[in-house]
Amino acid sequence: MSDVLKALGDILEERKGASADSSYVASLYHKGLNKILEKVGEEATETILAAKDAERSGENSDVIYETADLWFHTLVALAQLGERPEAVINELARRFNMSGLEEKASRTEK
Ligand SMILES: N=c1c2ncn([C@@H]3O[C@H](COP(=O)(O)OP(=O)(O)OP(=O)(O)O)[C@@H](O)[C@H]3O)c2ncn1[C@@H]1O[C@H](COP(=O)(O)O)[C@@H](O)[C@H]1O
Repeated sequence: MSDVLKALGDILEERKGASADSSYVASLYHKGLNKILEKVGEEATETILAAKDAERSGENSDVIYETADLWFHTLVALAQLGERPEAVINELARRFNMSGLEEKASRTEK
């Protein structure tokens, strides 16, 4: 899973040198952080609406699609601030390790 995020992080870095009309990510960088954060807000709203629809219909494909859009735009925002996806993975790993669950899981495996 994190291989995909790492590869995406590399592409997000590469796009920093690209012209605005050459790619969607490059166009967002050129528009600036406020525009990127506006997209994060839009995608968060779309994710919430899709989750409520999923609850009603029992069909989750749209909420998964919208969540991917949300994650993607948060990663573009972090890239604009000079951070890579690995920073978030590392923070989640730190919390997981702190909870002691990792230790319990490895004891169960033995
Ligand atoms: N994962 C994504 C990704 N997810 C969503 N999107 C784009 O995010 C936008 C979602 O916004 P909306 O639904 O509001 O659609 P929109 O109307 O086109 O957007 P606006 O005009 O309102 O800004 C769409 O244009 C999607 O294509 C993405 N664009 C790119 N990527 C990844 O980023 C990489 C680099 O992309 P480029 O910079 O386009 O080469 C790609 O290889 C992909 O891996």
